Amino acid sequence: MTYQVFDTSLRDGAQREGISYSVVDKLAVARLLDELGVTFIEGGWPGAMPKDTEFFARARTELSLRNAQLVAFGSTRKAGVGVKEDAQVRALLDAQTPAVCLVAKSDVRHVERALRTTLDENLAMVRDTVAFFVAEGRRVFLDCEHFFDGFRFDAAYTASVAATALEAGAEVAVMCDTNGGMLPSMVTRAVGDVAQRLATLLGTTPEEAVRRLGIHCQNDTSCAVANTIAAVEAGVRHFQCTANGYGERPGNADLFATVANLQLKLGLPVLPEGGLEKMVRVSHAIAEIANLAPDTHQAYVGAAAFAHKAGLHASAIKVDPVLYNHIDPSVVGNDMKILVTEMAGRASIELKSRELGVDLAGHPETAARVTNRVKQLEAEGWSFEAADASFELLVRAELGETPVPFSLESYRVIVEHREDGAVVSEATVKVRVRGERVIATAEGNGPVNALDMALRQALSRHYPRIAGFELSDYKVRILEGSHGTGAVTRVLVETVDSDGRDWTTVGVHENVVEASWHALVDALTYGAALAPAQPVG
Ligand SMILES: CC(=O)SCCNC(=O)CCNC(=O)[C@H](O)C(C)(C)COP(=O)(O)OP(=O)(O)OC[C@H]1O[C@@H](n2cnc3c(N)ncnc32)[C@H](O)[C@@H]1OP(=O)(O)O
Ligand SMILES: CC(=O)C(=O)O
Repeated sequence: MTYQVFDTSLRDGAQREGISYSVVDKLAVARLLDELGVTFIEGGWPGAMPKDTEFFARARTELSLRNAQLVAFGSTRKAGVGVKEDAQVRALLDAQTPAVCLVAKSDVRHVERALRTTLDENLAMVRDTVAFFVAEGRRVFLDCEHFFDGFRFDAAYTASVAATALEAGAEVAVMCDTNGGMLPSMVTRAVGDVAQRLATLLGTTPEEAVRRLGIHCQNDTSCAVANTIAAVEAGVRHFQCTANGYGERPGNADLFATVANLQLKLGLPVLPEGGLEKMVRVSHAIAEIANLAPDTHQAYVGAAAFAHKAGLHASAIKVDPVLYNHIDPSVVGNDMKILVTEMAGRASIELKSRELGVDLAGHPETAARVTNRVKQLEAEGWSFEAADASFELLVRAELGETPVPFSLESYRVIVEHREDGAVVSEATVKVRVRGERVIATAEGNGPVNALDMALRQALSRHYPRIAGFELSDYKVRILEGSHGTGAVTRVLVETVDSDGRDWTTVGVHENVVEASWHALVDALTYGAALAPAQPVG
């Protein structure tokens, strides 16, 4: 039994607000989808926009697809226009793809009010256009717009649109939930009814009829994936989705969740061997090309899809990860991670420490002390969830292993607003490094930048690697006071070294400069410990 994974990221997915692919972007997305192993890639609407016309022209020489066939999208001929005279049909033909997907009206109200034509002419538009492309040797799919709404309003007419397309040679008539208002139970019922009607019209059995149907779900009820699965469970074998669920309004059925559910939960052979493991990489790469931040909480592929925060989860995971994961994350190319927060228990601390290379298995008292310390600090506004480096330093401190590259005598920062409008920050730090007293002064474009420069200058003679560190991100959050205290500032600092390694540290204080200082000290302490101090020549 074969399934058709029809990806429409480059057509319907591009209809999402905020996405504007270049032709080069589209070619790159097509390559990624092909690598994943989808059956069809709908590349766009040639003739509707120059970019899509160019995409198909360049695809002929620049894309060599191994798994997928390229599909060009367009509408049936216009009402009252001969198929061969229709400019849009011509552009679709000129795209020279092995398959085309035609959109047709299948709801009486749309035919009469949007197309402003007769019901018979609409059927003729479907018949003529499908037959034309079949005669030209193309595989043809028909997207029946507003199929489910139309079927509820006038089942006989909507079914006749699908039957007309199939009789004219279309491979599949796709039931589109264009307005995205369906629920899974409604889809299940409708597919059964459609199959019955279609069987009568085509003179086949309902089982044969359902295999010539496809499903395309918009996500307006947040049920697009569930609706797609309901249709497949009802016998449909062609399903349309988009990478990361991108699409018009709230989007379409997410390709990754749909495919993983069908393959891992229902055991259906959907992607070729090895496809599932590429999902995380392909999902994130497409997000990057779309210029959208990957959704951390996306099912299966999000960075937090297997992130565990609750202490009780971690305590069971310590026994066996299977106890709190619905699948092995590596099957879809993802990883499990343990988060350390105020919700952590000793098991979370032990697992997280192990992830960072610190073994607390033989140190139950240390794990308990770290747990209490984390809870206490989080109550004061600290957050270790995104600051692994500060957490590791805290654990090592409890184990008596903290590297201490320097001790602070004092620091001072001034911000000077000059007559010409220039604002200059200057910091001086006085520290002891391996027995030597070092005083360093530096200017920066702000007080934190000046402090960072001065501290790095003070340490870099003993720790030359520090000169190659860069403060790559700096986030400040003002936290409302709790338990009768005033507001505090939390600072997260991300540092990157010349080898591309990065780490994040945290600092909290009522004063933003002091909070930043804590985060900077952790950043340099952690970074210095990555490579031991070198002798000063
Ligand atoms: C449900 C979906 O998402 S389907 C995909 C929708 N995607 C897009 O619309 C994106 C690309 N679209 C476009 O670039 C433009 O809308 C075009 C080039 C297709 C058409 O542009 P225009 O010619 O300026 O027409 P406009 O968009 O205003 O109206 C659409 C026309 O197509 C007709 N039409 C709509 N659906 C169909 C259909 N299935 N078959 C034939 N004609 C159709 C409409 O009746 C209307 O005709 P009219 O111009 O005679 O009134
Ligand atoms: C064709 C399509 O994208 C829809 O009906 O939603």
